[in-house]
Amino acid sequence: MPTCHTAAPTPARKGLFLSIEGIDGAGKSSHLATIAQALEAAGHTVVLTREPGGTPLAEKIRALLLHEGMDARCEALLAFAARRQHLLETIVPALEQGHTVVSDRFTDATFAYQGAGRGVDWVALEWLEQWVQTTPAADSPHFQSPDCTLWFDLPPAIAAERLQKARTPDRFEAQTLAFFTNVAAGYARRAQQAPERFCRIDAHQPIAQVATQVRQCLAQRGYLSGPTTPPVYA
Ligand SMILES: Nc1ncnc2c1ncn2[C@@H]1O[C@H](COP(=O)(O)OP(=O)(O)OP(=O)(O)O)[C@@H](O)[C@H]1O
Ligand SMILES: Cc1cn([C@H]2C[C@H](O)[C@@H](COP(=O)(O)O)O2)c(=O)[nH]c1=O
Repeated sequence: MPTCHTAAPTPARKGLFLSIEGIDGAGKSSHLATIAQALEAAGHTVVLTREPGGTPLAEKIRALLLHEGMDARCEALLAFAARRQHLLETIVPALEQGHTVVSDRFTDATFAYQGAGRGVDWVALEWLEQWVQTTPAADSPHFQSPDCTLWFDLPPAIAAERLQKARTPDRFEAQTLAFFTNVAAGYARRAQQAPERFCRIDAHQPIAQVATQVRQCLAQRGYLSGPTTPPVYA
């Protein structure tokens, strides 16, 4: 069974925002299409996106992050720069139209990889999170954050084994087991800080059982009963 709370009240916006997280090789990408299909079958209009990336500019930043050597704070700043553009250009407009946004990674990845992995100051990241994710709105600025995060939790040694069989590693995938142990601890810390947002998937299971947990999590949150609509007052 996944460890998942029931849905928390969502802020005043029309769409639903989901993020998918986990260390490299945890199995996120293998489930993206089925997540989108399950939501669409329940009536959601799904916008599938990813981080770093999701806009032409943010995709250019992604290429830098994945392939150019750089300082750890530079990595964190680039991740947030890409995120700002992604939010303004892709995520917020989609949410305002009532779409369901599913992002393969979001800010938890910056805390896990740059914070816990590279040692960038956690409090500095929290400040950046607030600054970057606050977007203008007609009434008052909105803090944009996922309503729910599906966290694929897998022991780093197993993830490394899976990746070894799968592909040529990028700059992050090529990191040591010790690095990924820290990244995994970073995800656990974020989950502990926001237990109502996180849904932990035990990714150390055969793929079909992982898919079942994902479905259970979406159902438990009420997302498979259709898109949530704002209440209408007479
Ligand atoms: N439950 C599973 N059991 C065994 N192998 C799996 C499982 N899920 C995924 N895999 C395999 O592990 C490899 C990594 O999976 P996948 O690409 O989905 O991970 P990922 O979390 O998206 O990685 P990355 O973040 O690096 O893109 C793939 O070869 C995939 O087929
Ligand atoms: C958002 C974000 C990502 N990363 C890292 C994590 C992964 O190693 C890559 C993205 O590759 P994927 O195959 O699409 O998972 O980028 C990061 O270090 N910091 C971030 O904020």
